[in-house]
Amino acid sequence: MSETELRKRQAQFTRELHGDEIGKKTGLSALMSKNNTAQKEAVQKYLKHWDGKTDKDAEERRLEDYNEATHSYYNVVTDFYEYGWGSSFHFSRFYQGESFAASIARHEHYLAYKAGIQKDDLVLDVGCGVGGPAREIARFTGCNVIGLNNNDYQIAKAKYYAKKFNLSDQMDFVKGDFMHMDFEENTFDRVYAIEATCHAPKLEGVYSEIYKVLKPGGTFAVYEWVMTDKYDENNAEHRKIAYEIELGDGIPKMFHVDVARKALKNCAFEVLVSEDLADNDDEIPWYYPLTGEWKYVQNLANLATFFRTSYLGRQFTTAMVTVMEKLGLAPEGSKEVTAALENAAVGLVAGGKSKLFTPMMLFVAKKPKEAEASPDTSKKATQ
Ligand SMILES: CC(C)=CCC[C@@H](C)[C@H]1CC[C@H]2C3=C(CC[C@]12C)[C@@]1(C)CC[C@H](O)C[C@@H]1CC3
Ligand SMILES: C[S@@+](CC[C@H](N)C(=O)[O-])C[C@H]1O[C@@H](n2cnc3c(N)ncnc32)[C@H](O)[C@@H]1O
Repeated sequence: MSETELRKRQAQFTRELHGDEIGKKTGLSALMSKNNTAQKEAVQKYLKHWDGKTDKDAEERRLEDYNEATHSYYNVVTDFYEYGWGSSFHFSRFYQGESFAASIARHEHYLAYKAGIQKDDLVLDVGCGVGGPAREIARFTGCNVIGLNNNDYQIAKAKYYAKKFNLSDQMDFVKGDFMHMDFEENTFDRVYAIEATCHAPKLEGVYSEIYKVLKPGGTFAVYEWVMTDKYDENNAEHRKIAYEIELGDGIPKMFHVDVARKALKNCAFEVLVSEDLADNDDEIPWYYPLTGEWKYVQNLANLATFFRTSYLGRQFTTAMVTVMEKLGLAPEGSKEVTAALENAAVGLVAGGKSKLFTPMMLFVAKKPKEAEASPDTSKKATQ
Protein backbone atom coordinates (compact mmCIF):
# COMPACT_ATOMS: atom_id res chain seq x y z
CA MET A 1 0.00 0.00 0.00
CA SER A 2 1.33 3.47 -0.89
CA GLU A 3 2.02 5.98 1.90
CA THR A 4 -0.81 8.25 0.66
CA GLU A 5 -3.31 5.38 0.78
CA LEU A 6 -2.11 4.36 4.25
CA ARG A 7 -2.55 7.94 5.50
CA LYS A 8 -6.05 8.17 4.05
CA ARG A 9 -7.04 4.85 5.56
CA GLN A 10 -5.62 5.71 8.99
CA ALA A 11 -7.41 9.09 9.02
CA GLN A 12 -10.73 7.48 8.03
CA PHE A 13 -10.32 4.73 10.61
CA THR A 14 -9.62 7.31 13.32
CA ARG A 15 -12.87 9.11 12.46
CA GLU A 16 -14.77 5.80 12.67
CA LEU A 17 -13.13 4.97 15.99
CA HIS A 18 -13.53 8.30 17.76
CA GLY A 19 -16.45 9.98 15.96
CA ASP A 20 -16.89 13.70 15.28
CA GLU A 21 -16.16 14.86 18.83
CA ILE A 22 -12.57 13.67 18.35
CA GLY A 23 -10.06 15.22 20.70
CA LYS A 24 -12.49 16.92 23.05
CA LYS A 25 -13.04 14.08 25.51
CA THR A 26 -10.28 12.64 27.69
CA GLY A 27 -9.52 9.39 29.51
CA LEU A 28 -12.39 7.10 30.43
CA SER A 29 -15.04 9.44 29.03
CA ALA A 30 -13.26 9.29 25.63
CA LEU A 31 -13.01 5.50 25.97
CA MET A 32 -16.76 5.25 26.55
CA SER A 33 -17.60 7.15 23.38
CA LYS A 34 -15.48 4.99 21.09
CA ASN A 35 -17.08 3.00 18.27
CA ASN A 36 -17.33 -0.65 19.32
CA THR A 37 -16.55 -2.31 15.96
CA ALA A 38 -13.64 -0.01 15.20
CA GLN A 39 -12.17 -0.49 18.70
CA LYS A 40 -12.36 -4.28 18.31
CA GLU A 41 -10.50 -4.00 15.00
CA ALA A 42 -7.89 -1.64 16.49
CA VAL A 43 -7.19 -4.01 19.39
CA GLN A 44 -6.87 -6.97 17.00
CA LYS A 45 -4.51 -5.02 14.73
CA TYR A 46 -2.30 -4.16 17.70
CA LEU A 47 -2.29 -7.60 19.32
CA LYS A 48 -1.74 -9.47 16.05
CA HIS A 49 1.78 -8.02 16.05
CA TRP A 50 2.56 -8.87 19.66
CA ASP A 51 1.13 -12.38 19.91
CA GLY A 52 3.75 -13.87 22.21
CA LYS A 53 6.08 -14.91 19.39
CA THR A 54 9.67 -13.80 19.88
CA ASP A 55 11.28 -15.62 16.93
CA LYS A 56 13.07 -13.75 14.13
CA ASP A 57 10.14 -14.04 11.69
CA ALA A 58 7.70 -12.50 14.16
CA GLU A 59 10.21 -9.74 14.87
CA GLU A 60 10.66 -9.12 11.12
CA ARG A 61 6.89 -8.75 10.68
CA ARG A 62 6.72 -6.21 13.50
CA LEU A 63 9.62 -4.23 12.04
CA GLU A 64 8.08 -4.26 8.56
CA ASP A 65 4.64 -3.17 9.72
CA TYR A 66 5.93 -0.65 12.30
CA ASN A 67 3.72 2.22 11.10
CA GLU A 68 0.35 0.45 11.27
CA ALA A 69 1.37 -1.49 14.40
CA THR A 70 2.26 1.70 16.32
CA HIS A 71 -0.72 3.60 14.93
CA SER A 72 -3.03 0.83 16.26
CA TYR A 73 -1.21 0.75 19.60
CA TYR A 74 -1.74 4.48 20.23
CA ASN A 75 -5.33 4.28 18.97
CA VAL A 76 -6.12 1.97 21.87
CA VAL A 77 -3.82 3.19 24.67
CA THR A 78 -4.03 7.00 24.40
CA ASP A 79 -7.17 7.30 26.56
CA PHE A 80 -5.61 5.04 29.22
CA TYR A 81 -2.36 7.02 29.18
CA GLU A 82 -4.21 10.29 29.71
CA TYR A 83 -6.39 8.81 32.44
CA GLY A 84 -3.44 7.29 34.30
CA TRP A 85 -0.51 9.58 33.53
CA GLY A 86 -1.54 12.94 32.05
CA SER A 87 -0.71 14.51 28.70
CA SER A 88 3.07 14.02 28.67
CA PHE A 89 3.74 10.43 27.74
CA HIS A 90 7.18 9.93 29.25
CA PHE A 91 9.06 9.10 32.45
CA SER A 92 11.22 11.46 34.54
CA ARG A 93 13.54 11.54 37.53
CA PHE A 94 12.00 12.36 40.90
CA TYR A 95 13.43 14.51 43.67
CA GLN A 96 12.39 14.42 47.34
CA GLY A 97 9.29 16.56 47.90
CA GLU A 98 8.71 17.15 44.20
CA SER A 99 5.26 16.68 42.72
CA PHE A 100 4.65 14.35 39.77
CA ALA A 101 3.75 17.26 37.45
CA ALA A 102 6.83 19.28 38.46
CA SER A 103 9.09 16.31 37.83
CA ILE A 104 7.60 15.68 34.37
CA ALA A 105 7.94 19.38 33.45
CA ARG A 106 11.55 19.53 34.74
CA HIS A 107 12.51 16.59 32.53
CA GLU A 108 11.13 18.52 29.54
CA HIS A 109 12.88 21.76 30.55
CA TYR A 110 16.16 19.89 30.89
CA LEU A 111 15.93 18.53 27.35
CA ALA A 112 15.07 21.99 26.00
CA TYR A 113 18.10 23.38 27.85
CA LYS A 114 20.42 20.64 26.56
CA ALA A 115 19.13 21.17 23.00
CA GLY A 116 19.88 24.90 23.41
CA ILE A 117 16.38 25.99 22.40
CA GLN A 118 16.02 29.79 22.25
CA LYS A 119 13.10 32.18 21.95
CA ASP A 120 11.66 32.24 18.40
CA ASP A 121 13.57 29.11 17.31
CA LEU A 122 11.67 26.80 14.96
CA VAL A 123 11.71 23.43 16.71
CA LEU A 124 10.57 19.98 15.61
CA ASP A 125 9.08 17.57 18.19
CA VAL A 126 9.46 14.08 16.72
CA GLY A 127 6.63 11.78 17.87
CA CYS A 128 4.82 14.50 19.81
CA GLY A 129 2.02 12.54 21.52
CA VAL A 130 -0.89 14.79 22.50
CA GLY A 131 1.49 17.75 22.77
CA GLY A 132 2.19 17.87 26.53
CA PRO A 133 5.97 18.44 26.14
CA ALA A 134 5.51 20.80 23.17
CA ARG A 135 3.21 23.07 25.21
CA GLU A 136 5.59 23.08 28.17
CA ILE A 137 8.71 23.72 26.06
CA ALA A 138 6.98 26.46 24.05
CA ARG A 139 5.95 28.22 27.28
CA PHE A 140 9.36 27.68 28.90
CA THR A 141 11.50 28.94 26.01
CA GLY A 142 9.22 31.06 23.80
CA CYS A 143 10.06 28.89 20.79
CA ASN A 144 7.73 27.76 17.98
CA VAL A 145 7.09 24.03 17.75
CA ILE A 146 5.93 21.72 14.99
CA GLY A 147 4.83 18.36 16.40
CA LEU A 148 5.17 15.37 14.08
CA ASN A 149 3.07 12.30 14.73
CA ASN A 150 1.69 9.38 12.70
CA ASN A 151 -1.33 9.06 14.99
CA ASP A 152 -4.36 11.05 13.82
CA TYR A 153 -6.19 10.81 17.15
CA GLN A 154 -3.27 12.27 19.09
CA ILE A 155 -2.83 15.07 16.52
CA ALA A 156 -6.51 16.04 16.90
CA LYS A 157 -6.05 16.12 20.68
CA ALA A 158 -2.80 18.11 20.49
CA LYS A 159 -4.49 20.72 18.29
CA TYR A 160 -7.48 20.89 20.61
CA TYR A 161 -5.28 21.46 23.70
CA ALA A 162 -3.11 24.07 21.92
CA LYS A 163 -6.26 26.07 21.17
CA LYS A 164 -7.68 25.54 24.64
CA PHE A 165 -4.49 26.87 26.26
CA ASN A 166 -4.08 29.77 23.78
CA LEU A 167 -0.88 28.35 22.32
CA SER A 168 -2.02 27.84 18.72
CA ASP A 169 0.12 30.78 17.51
CA GLN A 170 3.25 29.06 18.80
CA MET A 171 2.62 25.54 17.58
CA ASP A 172 1.16 23.23 15.00
CA PHE A 173 0.83 19.47 14.71
CA VAL A 174 1.22 17.52 11.49
CA LYS A 175 0.63 13.96 10.42
CA GLY A 176 3.67 12.08 9.18
CA ASP A 177 5.93 9.09 9.56
CA PHE A 178 9.24 10.06 11.15
CA MET A 179 10.97 7.53 8.87
CA HIS A 180 9.91 9.61 5.82
CA MET A 181 9.60 13.28 6.66
CA ASP A 182 7.96 15.73 4.25
CA PHE A 183 9.74 18.86 5.53
CA GLU A 184 12.27 20.73 3.40
CA GLU A 185 15.95 20.06 4.12
CA ASN A 186 17.59 22.42 6.68
CA THR A 187 14.28 23.68 8.09
CA PHE A 188 14.58 23.48 11.89
CA ASP A 189 16.88 25.28 14.34
CA ARG A 190 16.54 22.44 16.88
CA VAL A 191 14.93 19.01 16.98
CA TYR A 192 13.96 16.98 20.02
CA ALA A 193 12.33 13.59 20.57
CA ILE A 194 10.99 12.24 23.86
CA GLU A 195 10.53 8.48 24.22
CA ALA A 196 9.28 8.18 20.66
CA THR A 197 12.07 7.13 18.28
CA CYS A 198 12.18 3.68 19.95
CA HIS A 199 9.14 2.92 17.75
CA ALA A 200 11.39 3.09 14.68
CA PRO A 201 12.23 -0.18 12.91
CA LYS A 202 15.75 1.13 12.32
CA LEU A 203 17.29 4.04 14.22
CA GLU A 204 19.35 5.23 11.25
CA GLY A 205 16.05 5.69 9.41
CA VAL A 206 14.67 8.23 11.85
CA TYR A 207 18.00 9.85 12.81
CA SER A 208 18.93 10.46 9.16
CA GLU A 209 15.56 12.13 8.56
CA ILE A 210 16.18 14.35 11.59
CA TYR A 211 19.65 15.20 10.27
CA LYS A 212 18.13 16.11 6.91
CA VAL A 213 15.56 18.59 8.28
CA LEU A 214 17.89 20.15 10.89
CA LYS A 215 19.78 23.32 9.88
CA PRO A 216 23.60 22.98 9.73
CA GLY A 217 24.96 23.83 13.19
CA GLY A 218 21.63 22.84 14.80
CA THR A 219 21.23 20.32 17.63
CA PHE A 220 19.11 17.25 18.16
CA ALA A 221 18.36 16.13 21.73
CA VAL A 222 16.63 12.87 22.53
CA TYR A 223 15.51 10.74 25.48
CA GLU A 224 15.96 7.31 23.94
CA TRP A 225 14.53 3.99 25.17
CA VAL A 226 17.31 1.41 24.98
CA MET A 227 18.58 -1.78 26.57
CA THR A 228 21.73 -0.94 28.54
CA ASP A 229 25.25 -2.38 28.47
CA LYS A 230 24.13 -4.98 31.03
CA TYR A 231 21.66 -6.48 28.55
CA ASP A 232 22.47 -9.76 26.84
CA GLU A 233 20.19 -10.63 23.91
CA ASN A 234 21.03 -14.34 24.35
CA ASN A 235 19.96 -14.44 27.99
CA ALA A 236 16.35 -15.75 28.14
CA GLU A 237 15.51 -13.75 31.29
CA HIS A 238 16.79 -10.55 29.70
CA ARG A 239 14.96 -11.21 26.45
CA LYS A 240 11.72 -11.85 28.41
CA ILE A 241 11.94 -8.38 29.98
CA ALA A 242 12.69 -6.77 26.62
CA TYR A 243 9.70 -8.57 25.04
CA GLU A 244 7.35 -7.46 27.82
CA ILE A 245 8.41 -3.88 27.10
CA GLU A 246 7.95 -4.38 23.35
CA LEU A 247 4.49 -5.92 23.79
CA GLY A 248 3.11 -3.52 26.36
CA ASP A 249 4.57 -0.41 24.78
CA GLY A 250 4.01 -1.10 21.07
CA ILE A 251 7.70 -1.28 20.17
CA PRO A 252 8.81 -3.48 17.24
CA LYS A 253 12.26 -4.11 18.70
CA MET A 254 14.14 -2.76 21.72
CA PHE A 255 17.66 -1.87 20.63
CA HIS A 256 20.89 -1.97 22.62
CA VAL A 257 22.38 1.41 23.56
CA ASP A 258 25.34 0.83 21.21
CA VAL A 259 22.97 0.53 18.28
CA ALA A 260 21.65 4.03 19.03
CA ARG A 261 25.14 5.48 19.55
CA LYS A 262 26.42 4.00 16.28
CA ALA A 263 23.30 5.06 14.39
CA LEU A 264 23.86 8.71 15.36
CA LYS A 265 27.46 8.55 14.21
CA ASN A 266 26.52 6.75 10.97
CA CYS A 267 24.13 9.60 10.26
CA ALA A 268 27.07 12.04 10.48
CA PHE A 269 25.96 13.58 13.77
CA GLU A 270 28.63 14.82 16.14
CA VAL A 271 27.59 13.30 19.49
CA LEU A 272 28.05 15.89 22.26
CA VAL A 273 26.31 14.11 25.16
CA SER A 274 25.68 10.42 25.73
CA GLU A 275 24.43 9.86 29.26
CA ASP A 276 22.01 7.44 30.88
CA LEU A 277 20.05 9.68 33.29
CA ALA A 278 18.65 6.57 35.01
CA ASP A 279 22.11 5.36 35.97
CA ASN A 280 22.39 7.32 39.22
CA ASP A 281 21.86 7.08 42.99
CA ASP A 282 18.46 8.79 43.03
CA GLU A 283 16.55 7.95 46.22
CA ILE A 284 13.33 7.73 44.25
CA PRO A 285 13.61 5.61 41.12
CA TRP A 286 12.09 6.78 37.79
CA TYR A 287 9.75 3.74 37.71
CA TYR A 288 8.32 4.33 41.21
CA PRO A 289 4.77 5.23 40.10
CA LEU A 290 4.45 1.72 38.60
CA THR A 291 5.67 -0.14 41.70
CA GLY A 292 2.89 0.65 44.15
CA GLU A 293 5.37 1.45 46.93
CA TRP A 294 3.58 4.11 48.98
CA LYS A 295 6.81 5.18 50.73
CA TYR A 296 7.81 7.04 47.58
CA VAL A 297 4.72 9.25 47.31
CA GLN A 298 6.02 12.80 47.65
CA ASN A 299 2.95 14.90 47.70
CA LEU A 300 -0.69 14.41 48.77
CA ALA A 301 -1.82 15.94 45.47
CA ASN A 302 -0.20 12.94 43.76
CA LEU A 303 -2.34 10.36 45.52
CA ALA A 304 -4.84 10.02 42.65
CA THR A 305 -2.08 9.65 40.03
CA PHE A 306 -0.13 7.26 42.22
CA PHE A 307 -3.20 5.11 42.87
CA ARG A 308 -4.00 4.83 39.15
CA THR A 309 -0.45 3.90 38.19
CA SER A 310 0.20 1.50 41.11
CA TYR A 311 -0.37 -2.26 40.99
CA LEU A 312 -3.54 -1.97 43.10
CA GLY A 313 -4.90 0.91 41.03
CA ARG A 314 -4.20 -0.98 37.80
CA GLN A 315 -6.10 -4.02 39.11
CA PHE A 316 -8.95 -1.68 40.03
CA THR A 317 -8.95 -0.12 36.53
CA THR A 318 -8.92 -3.55 34.90
CA ALA A 319 -11.87 -4.69 37.04
CA MET A 320 -13.77 -1.46 36.33
CA VAL A 321 -13.11 -1.67 32.59
CA THR A 322 -14.16 -5.35 32.55
CA VAL A 323 -17.52 -4.45 34.12
CA MET A 324 -17.91 -1.44 31.80
CA GLU A 325 -17.21 -3.67 28.79
CA LYS A 326 -19.78 -6.26 29.98
CA LEU A 327 -22.39 -3.51 30.40
CA GLY A 328 -21.57 -2.13 26.94
CA LEU A 329 -20.26 1.14 28.41
CA ALA A 330 -16.69 0.55 27.23
CA PRO A 331 -15.97 -0.85 23.75
CA GLU A 332 -14.99 -4.49 23.27
CA GLY A 333 -11.28 -5.20 23.61
CA SER A 334 -10.72 -2.55 26.31
CA LYS A 335 -10.02 -5.28 28.87
CA GLU A 336 -7.33 -6.76 26.60
CA VAL A 337 -5.70 -3.34 26.38
CA THR A 338 -5.48 -3.06 30.17
CA ALA A 339 -3.91 -6.54 30.24
CA ALA A 340 -1.27 -5.47 27.71
CA LEU A 341 -0.58 -2.31 29.72
CA GLU A 342 -0.10 -4.47 32.79
CA ASN A 343 2.64 -6.30 30.86
CA ALA A 344 4.19 -2.94 30.09
CA ALA A 345 4.24 -1.96 33.76
CA VAL A 346 5.73 -5.30 34.87
CA GLY A 347 8.40 -5.26 32.13
CA LEU A 348 9.34 -1.62 32.77
CA VAL A 349 9.74 -2.12 36.52
CA ALA A 350 11.78 -5.31 35.97
CA GLY A 351 13.91 -3.52 33.37
CA GLY A 352 14.35 -0.52 35.68
CA LYS A 353 15.21 -2.48 38.81
CA SER A 354 17.75 -4.67 37.01
CA LYS A 355 19.10 -1.63 35.10
CA LEU A 356 18.81 -3.65 31.89
CA PHE A 357 16.63 -0.91 30.44
CA THR A 358 16.53 2.88 30.49
CA PRO A 359 13.83 5.24 29.19
CA MET A 360 16.15 8.24 29.50
CA MET A 361 19.30 7.67 27.53
CA LEU A 362 20.12 11.29 26.77
CA PHE A 363 21.88 12.02 23.50
CA VAL A 364 22.65 15.51 22.33
CA ALA A 365 23.98 15.55 18.79
CA LYS A 366 25.01 18.31 16.45
CA LYS A 367 24.72 18.60 12.69
CA PRO A 368 28.09 20.08 11.69
CA LYS A 369 28.02 23.62 10.27
CA GLU A 370 29.39 22.51 6.90
CA ALA A 371 27.11 19.48 6.59
CA GLU A 372 25.53 17.80 3.60
CA ALA A 373 21.76 17.63 4.04
CA SER A 374 21.34 13.84 3.74
CA PRO A 375 24.08 11.50 4.98
CA ASP A 376 24.60 8.29 3.08
CA THR A 377 23.78 5.67 5.71
CA SER A 378 23.04 2.88 3.22
CA LYS A 379 26.44 1.20 3.48
CA LYS A 380 26.66 1.32 7.24
CA ALA A 381 24.49 -1.38 8.76
CA THR A 382 24.20 -1.32 12.55
CA GLN A 383 21.40 -3.79 13.20
C1 LIG B 1 5.56 3.69 25.01
C2 LIG B 1 6.59 4.69 25.29
C3 LIG B 1 7.76 4.66 24.37
C4 LIG B 1 6.52 5.59 26.29
C5 LIG B 1 5.42 5.75 27.25
C6 LIG B 1 5.93 5.83 28.69
C7 LIG B 1 4.84 5.90 29.76
C8 LIG B 1 4.13 7.25 29.70
C9 LIG B 1 3.82 4.72 29.69
C10 LIG B 1 4.52 3.37 29.70
C11 LIG B 1 3.56 2.38 30.37
C12 LIG B 1 2.30 3.15 30.59
C13 LIG B 1 1.25 2.73 31.56
C14 LIG B 1 0.30 3.66 31.98
C15 LIG B 1 0.45 5.12 31.70
C16 LIG B 1 1.54 5.47 30.68
C17 LIG B 1 2.78 4.59 30.84
C18 LIG B 1 3.42 4.77 32.19
C19 LIG B 1 -0.85 3.24 32.91
C20 LIG B 1 -0.47 3.63 34.32
C21 LIG B 1 -2.16 3.96 32.49
C22 LIG B 1 -3.37 3.49 33.32
C23 LIG B 1 -3.54 1.98 33.17
O1 LIG B 1 -4.61 1.54 33.96
C24 LIG B 1 -2.27 1.25 33.61
C25 LIG B 1 -1.10 1.73 32.74
C26 LIG B 1 0.17 0.94 32.99
C27 LIG B 1 1.20 1.29 31.93
C1 LIG C 1 5.40 7.42 24.14
S1 LIG C 1 4.75 8.54 23.02
C2 LIG C 1 5.69 10.00 23.45
C3 LIG C 1 4.95 11.22 23.04
C4 LIG C 1 5.60 12.56 23.43
N1 LIG C 1 6.96 12.64 22.98
C5 LIG C 1 5.50 12.77 24.90
O1 LIG C 1 6.54 12.64 25.57
O2 LIG C 1 4.40 13.05 25.38
C6 LIG C 1 5.47 8.09 21.44
C7 LIG C 1 4.95 8.94 20.28
O3 LIG C 1 5.63 8.60 19.07
C8 LIG C 1 4.68 8.62 18.01
N2 LIG C 1 5.19 7.78 16.90
C9 LIG C 1 5.47 6.45 16.93
N3 LIG C 1 5.87 6.02 15.72
C10 LIG C 1 5.87 7.10 14.91
C11 LIG C 1 6.20 7.29 13.54
N4 LIG C 1 6.59 6.28 12.75
N5 LIG C 1 6.11 8.53 13.02
C12 LIG C 1 5.70 9.58 13.79
N6 LIG C 1 5.35 9.46 15.10
C13 LIG C 1 5.45 8.23 15.65
C14 LIG C 1 3.44 8.05 18.66
O4 LIG C 1 2.28 8.26 17.89
C15 LIG C 1 3.46 8.79 19.98
O5 LIG C 1 2.90 10.05 19.84
